[in-house]
Amino acid sequence: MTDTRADDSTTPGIVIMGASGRMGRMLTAAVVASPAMRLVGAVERPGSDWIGQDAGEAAGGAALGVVVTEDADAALAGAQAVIDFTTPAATVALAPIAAQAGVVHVIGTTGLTPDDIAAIDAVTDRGVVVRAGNMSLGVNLLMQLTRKVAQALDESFDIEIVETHHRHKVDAPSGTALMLGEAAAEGRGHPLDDLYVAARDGITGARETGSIGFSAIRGGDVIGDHEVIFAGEGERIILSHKASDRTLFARGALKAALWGVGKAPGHYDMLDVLGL
Ligand SMILES: NC(=O)C1=CN([C@@H]2O[C@H](COP(=O)(O)OP(=O)(O)OC[C@H]3O[C@@H](n4cnc5c(N)ncnc54)[C@H](OP(=O)(O)O)[C@@H]3O)[C@@H](O)[C@H]2O)C=CC1
Ligand SMILES: O=C(O)C1=N[C@H](C(=O)O)C[C@H](O)C1
Repeated sequence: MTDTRADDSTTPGIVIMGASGRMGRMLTAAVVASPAMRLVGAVERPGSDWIGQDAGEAAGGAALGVVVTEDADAALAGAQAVIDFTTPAATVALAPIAAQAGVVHVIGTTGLTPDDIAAIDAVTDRGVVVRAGNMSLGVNLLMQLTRKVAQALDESFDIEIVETHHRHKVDAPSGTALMLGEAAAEGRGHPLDDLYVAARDGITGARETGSIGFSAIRGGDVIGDHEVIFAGEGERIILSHKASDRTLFARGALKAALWGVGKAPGHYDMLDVLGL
């Protein structure tokens, strides 16, 4: 059967930012496999070997008819959404370009500072941004459970968040751990900044009541494991999520891109997309 999707301009056109990355390759394959969207652009870092190559061929597969460019402005012309799992600097630079082009900006990038988030927020009066440190249904559901459990238990239960990722991950704690921490802090009725404790080492003193601790483990090819531990006297409640395949995140990102098309300008998250 002939695949006519590339000519079907009624399906949303999607651009992948960071096309050569672990998630970029996964996202490119997922967009190409989806009957609901078309791949219309692929962007990489200036100086990347992939610039000027076909996005499919550069990944070692069949040609996709999309040449990788460093010019995000040009890539976004005529697109409906850009899916961006890159670096904080690349994401912050892309935000005004996507807003100006009227293109939904789906952001999976983690390690964003408060200033980065403020810079992204600044375009949401005119652009649609869907941002989440984890695009999976399971983690977003886990956030809701974490908020509820934190609300139900008093401060005699200590909250600790433990995350494990592959050796290549550059930011810690993970975006997911921070989302879970924010949900727990919300359940406790405080901003996370007031409760946050990370990286204990040496004579730290006893644990401060009500704090939320974060621990990050890096090694091997672990895609992403997260645990929220509520440790009380004589019992522990442990909420846990384990990702075993990155397509999980890609599925969520594609859903977010389709959901965002036609939405009013604003800063949305996966709870909005999933209706949780
Ligand atoms: N929200 C979620 O569900 C998930 C989020 N993530 C997050 O996504 C991000 C990427 O993860 P991962 O794919 O593993 O990382 P990679 O390092 O494999 O991919 C990042 C890609 O972005 C590219 N890049 C860097 N700068 C630019 C630029 N200026 N323009 C275009 N592309 C650029 C990199 O190119 P080069 O290598 O040439 O520098 C690389 O190809 C991380 O922040 C990670 O935490 C990951 C999985 C799920
Ligand atoms: O870098 C990764 O790989 C992942 N990053 C996200 C995070 O920081 O939480 C999501 C997922 O855990 C994989």
